[in-house]
Amino acid sequence: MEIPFTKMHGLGNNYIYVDLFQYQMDEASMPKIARAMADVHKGIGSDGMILIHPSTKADVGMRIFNKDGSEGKSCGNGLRCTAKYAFENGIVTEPTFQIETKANIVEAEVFPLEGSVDQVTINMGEPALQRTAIPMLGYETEAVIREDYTIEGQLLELTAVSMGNPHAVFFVEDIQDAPLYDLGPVIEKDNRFPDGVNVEFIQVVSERELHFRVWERGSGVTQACGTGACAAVVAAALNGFVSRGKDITVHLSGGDLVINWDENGMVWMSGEAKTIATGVFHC
Ligand SMILES: N[C@@H](CCC[C@H](N)C(=O)O)C(=O)O
Repeated sequence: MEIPFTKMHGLGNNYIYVDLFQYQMDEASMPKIARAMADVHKGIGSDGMILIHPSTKADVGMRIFNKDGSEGKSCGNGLRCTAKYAFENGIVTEPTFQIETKANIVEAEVFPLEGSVDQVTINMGEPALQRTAIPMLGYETEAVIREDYTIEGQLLELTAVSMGNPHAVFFVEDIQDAPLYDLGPVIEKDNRFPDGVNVEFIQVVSERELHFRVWERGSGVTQACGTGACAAVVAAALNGFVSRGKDITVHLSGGDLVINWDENGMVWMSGEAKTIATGVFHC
């Protein structure tokens, strides 16, 4: 097989993008191709694979496969890169348009300069907070906010948010000491999260700034997670650390995102989208 690809990143969260307007990929092969592409030694090396596809519900569709071949339902950094690709390649011609994901349909706005797009804003929609919506086992509650959560003998406080995909958010005093590698993989696979979970550690810097590190479901530590940054700001607002309707700067390992959970319940994400390389993958 020879698969044409574009490698793009948002804040270092990098995926191999395949344009299914141009190339047909068999459904059953997708997880295997994602794993092969992501392999840093025998593939291209990435956090996973993203498929940009025709949609009957929106202007363009996006599917995300993690490094281990599992499929996620949404991807914030992937949405910004998909928006960039769709505009630069004439899939859409207006600067505002809709993208379908497995979770929902989001609104994208690109800010082109001489035809090329570097910055994108996405209205990610409303977070889901109910325990069953995360999903997380236990008695149904309106939301899981600062709930006692014991793992590996350690007592943490958990706030859980779904941005179409599940996020377990923990606030820490110092981001450098966050137990990312120790607890990230254990929490990801904790049975209390039947679909697994993305794990975020957050340090509150001020009412307008957060530090952020992530262990992603299916990919491990990445430099950034867009849905995770949205979940972090929602969790910070639910815990009274930041206010709704304000722009919050989230400092991720790969750079900054600006997130705003507005008074109407929508979560807005703004940040970069960059092309790294184009080529053909042989497998
Ligand atoms: N990096 C992404 C999220 C990718 C999917 C996630 N690992 C999952 O399985 O839910 C982002 O930028 O949001």
